[in-house]
Amino acid sequence: MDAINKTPKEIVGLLDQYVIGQDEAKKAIAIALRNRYRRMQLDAAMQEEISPKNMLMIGPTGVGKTEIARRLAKIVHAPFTKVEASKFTEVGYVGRDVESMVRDLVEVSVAMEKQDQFKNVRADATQAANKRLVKLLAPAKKKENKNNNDFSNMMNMFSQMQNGQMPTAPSEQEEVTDEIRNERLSLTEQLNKGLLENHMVELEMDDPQQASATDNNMLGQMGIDLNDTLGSIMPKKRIKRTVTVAEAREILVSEESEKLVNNADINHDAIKRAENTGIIFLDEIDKITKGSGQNSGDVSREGVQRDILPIVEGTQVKTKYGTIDTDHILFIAAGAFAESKPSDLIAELQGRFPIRVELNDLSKKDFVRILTEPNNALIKQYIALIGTDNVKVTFTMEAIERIAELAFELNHENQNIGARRLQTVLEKLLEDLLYEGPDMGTGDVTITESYVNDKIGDIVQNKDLSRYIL
Ligand SMILES: Nc1ncnc2c1ncn2[C@@H]1O[C@H](COP(=O)(O)OP(=O)(O)OP(=O)(O)O)[C@@H](O)[C@H]1O
Repeated sequence: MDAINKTPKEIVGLLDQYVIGQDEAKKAIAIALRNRYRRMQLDAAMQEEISPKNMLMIGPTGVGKTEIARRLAKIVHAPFTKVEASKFTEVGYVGRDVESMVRDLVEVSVAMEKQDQFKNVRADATQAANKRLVKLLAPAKKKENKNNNDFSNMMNMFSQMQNGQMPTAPSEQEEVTDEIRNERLSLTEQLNKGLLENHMVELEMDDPQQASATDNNMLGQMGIDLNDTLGSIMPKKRIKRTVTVAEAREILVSEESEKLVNNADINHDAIKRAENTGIIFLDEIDKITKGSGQNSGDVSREGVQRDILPIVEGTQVKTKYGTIDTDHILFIAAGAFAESKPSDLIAELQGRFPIRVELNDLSKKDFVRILTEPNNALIKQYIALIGTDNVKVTFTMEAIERIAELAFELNHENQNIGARRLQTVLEKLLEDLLYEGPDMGTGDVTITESYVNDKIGDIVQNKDLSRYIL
């Protein structure tokens, strides 16, 4: 929650590390976020009066609309989900399906919350996992029960209960001899020193296939959790696998963490987190306006807008984790609006998206910056990737400018796909290096302007070819 109170300037500063240009959009989104925080500081009566203001981003494809919203979410640790509004006009979608975007957001929120709460109990869970690991590496001997009769078994269980222990069934009774105890001590020491990480160990675990079969089901979409419903009558299937100690620890830590956290708390906190900080990115909003496309389908498009409206206005949606209020969720709608205008949206929806920003087409200069400046810039990514083959790649400034120029030309001659073009161009440019890298041995490679021209210059000139390749 605390990350949401960053000032607009701080947010913009952080966005600048990832998104080039689009200053207006960055500023607007930072204000939208701050306003949500400001509204939440007010008393309930005042909050009622101030309706949350959502944002509409207008701009061509690939210029950073999604990137800005997704980054913002990351910066403030907010649950984020992206949905294409046009998908709700597809055959098979019915009114209530628009609520699925809210459920998706809650899923993301639960995963985030779980991760956070798991982190809090990590130390304790690791300790418990290590204890179990030692027992797996040096298992106790099955106790030979000489007086194997019902009466002695019962007495045994009774005395365990008297000692405050959980009674074990006779078949599970185990014996830890001094020899095993010593072995375990030595294993604990080795484990703590990290000497056993690659040792193999047999482990019993939940069947991951069973888990995925019961998640993501149709009932789940209706707010019913099949795991909860059937969990009590359908035992979890356990399977045995041989894995390294390092892998086994991760599995055991996760099992132990499950025991240490409270699922009801996680669900409750996740719902609150999604309610107070969630961001839903509604892409292709222009595709559900009346003016978009041919005349047919206007009714269904307007119908989708009417279905979306209550969610944006604030309603309650049932999910399998609890009921969520959509009042404070920040909605960011986006679209190119090439064939339609925001005023083609139904009036009520227009009113809910009063913050409007236009994002600019990217210039050749922007491309140069996108290639090199962001923390995760494409050039940095490729240098790191190829570096794993012990090949050190450097790009001259002229080469980078040429790449940007070719990408820009391609966008204008073929289809304009914005910064996404840089990815296809770079992939083709570096194809040989990516293929041959591992066989080159250690070496340095400099990508010069003529290297760029040699590798992709001809393809760019050949319009038919470039349409397919770049
Ligand atoms: N201004 C920018 N600065 C840095 N990277 C950018 C910028 N614009 C686009 N990119 C990169 O290009 C890719 C596509 O951008 P993004 O997903 O934001 O497109 P978009 O504007 O949302 O378009 P669409 O509506 O088609 O999804 C991303 O990988 C993103 O990192």
